[in-house]
Amino acid sequence: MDSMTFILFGATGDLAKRKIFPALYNLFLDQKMPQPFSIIGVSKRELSDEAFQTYVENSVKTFSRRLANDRSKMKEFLRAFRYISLDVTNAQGYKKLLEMVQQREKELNIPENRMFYLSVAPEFFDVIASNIKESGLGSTTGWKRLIIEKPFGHDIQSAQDLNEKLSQAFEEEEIYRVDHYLGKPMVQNLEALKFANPVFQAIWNNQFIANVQITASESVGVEQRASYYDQAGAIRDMFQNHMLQLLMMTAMHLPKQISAKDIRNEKRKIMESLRPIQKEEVGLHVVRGQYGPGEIDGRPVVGYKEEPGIDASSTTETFVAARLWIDDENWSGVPFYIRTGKRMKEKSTRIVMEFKNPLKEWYLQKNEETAPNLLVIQINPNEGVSLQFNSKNVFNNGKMEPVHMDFATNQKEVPEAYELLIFDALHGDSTFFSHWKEVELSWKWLQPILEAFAENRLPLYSYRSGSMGPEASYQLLKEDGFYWR
Ligand SMILES: NC(=O)C1=CN([C@@H]2O[C@H](COP(=O)(O)OP(=O)(O)OC[C@H]3O[C@@H](n4cnc5c(N)ncnc54)[C@H](OP(=O)(O)O)[C@@H]3O)[C@@H](O)[C@H]2O)C=CC1
Ligand SMILES: O=C1O[C@H](COP(=O)(O)O)[C@@H](O)[C@H](O)[C@H]1O
Repeated sequence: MDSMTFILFGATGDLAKRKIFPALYNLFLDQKMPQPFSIIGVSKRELSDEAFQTYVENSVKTFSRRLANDRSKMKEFLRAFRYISLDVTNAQGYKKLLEMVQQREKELNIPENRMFYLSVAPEFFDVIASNIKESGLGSTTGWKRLIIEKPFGHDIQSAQDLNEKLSQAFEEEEIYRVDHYLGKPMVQNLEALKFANPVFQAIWNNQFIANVQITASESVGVEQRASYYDQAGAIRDMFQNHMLQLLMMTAMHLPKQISAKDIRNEKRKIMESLRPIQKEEVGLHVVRGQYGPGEIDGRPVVGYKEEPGIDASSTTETFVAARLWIDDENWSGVPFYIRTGKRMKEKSTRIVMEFKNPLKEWYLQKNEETAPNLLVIQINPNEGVSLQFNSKNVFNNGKMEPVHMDFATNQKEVPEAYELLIFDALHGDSTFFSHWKEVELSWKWLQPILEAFAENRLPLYSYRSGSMGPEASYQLLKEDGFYWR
């Protein structure tokens, strides 16, 4: 792997502390970091290099999935870190940053390969990109890459504006838009499950599948992110990015080759085939809700409007369920149901494929009920794949009963999404990052729904914390003869 400089904007922030430093440390332990490497933390506050290294050490010790008690390894890891205080809106300040980058490149004999990671609030994305260009930081004799966090825009117009600005400083191939759901090992495994297994490949279509359900339920509430979340809601926070990415990954067709370009191409085709929902019809296919008070794990919790920092009159949705149709030859006639929400009964991200049962009536005539075959792909918190099928129970008078075939991974060894994503970006592999086309098509598809929400064209149901969302979301499936699994 090429040696490089990793320049982290927002190095004292929450994401850096909880995810990025621990990911870098685990990659380092696994010898997946280039040698030598240079990491430069950039934030507004004043810190010495030593204080920054202690900060990094503490975050690794607190948040890494691995014990960080090997002193000499830790010292070696921390040696790569330097810090610079810089107000990112101050164009003059970037000269100092450039000097530091160049000095470290010289000291360590590193080619001018530069990775810029923007772990800062989105309002800084464009100004940082432009200052990287203007200051000469982006004029390298090696490669340059930009890793950018969500949210990528607030609607179609702001996303296009942002992309326009970024593209003045970076080529599309140089931009790595993080969607951490794409870094989850089971999401990355979807491609292999489908395409490396002829048995799944053969049945992954409308001939055999009755419906697909994608759930991302969370038991946490808005936590300390009131100001961001109340502007975003579940539709922008989860649906536009993570949920639609899960949909694309589930539904995409076999690419010509397993390459970033071909996979993205197939994902784009899914978004292009997604049937538009007109603003006037949003209420027929989309349900939104907001959590009220209730209980989580036996503990009383307040409703969304009572959360610190949330206005008592807020109409922000904390739950969304929707019915989507993909109008292509593989999926026509198969409803895809998506739901996501906070303060729900359990933390679970899963994809459930329910199979058609042409012989159901035949068994019913014999007074025997069969459960549907289900393929359940559990993404979070535990990872696994389970197949539900019918079998006669010899211990119960030969009665037909659903049984399960389960595969689960050992959780302790599963790498974090950020480890996989940063590793891919270091390598220049953009397969599991969101391409601009996917982002643009997602916002385009979503725009009438955003407008219907803003114009209050559909009810905002209240649901009890600790439930699985409003009753209306069950109704959505009942209309088609299904229910959530
Ligand atoms: N936290 C999370 O779990 C997630 C975050 N994200 C995204 O990641 C990004 C970062 O989020 P998060 O870490 O939570 O944010 P924080 O608010 O915790 O951190 C912001 C960082 O930006 C720095 N900063 C703020 N203003 C300036 C400035 N003018 N000049 C230089 N540095 C500045 C802060 O430095 P200082 O401390 O010195 O002020 C701090 O390091 C955001 O885009 C967010 O949406 C995405 C998914 C999850
Ligand atoms: O991006 C986000 O994701 C988290 C959920 O992520 P997970 O990996 O725990 O499933 C969500 O809580 C947060 O609101 C959202 O911004």
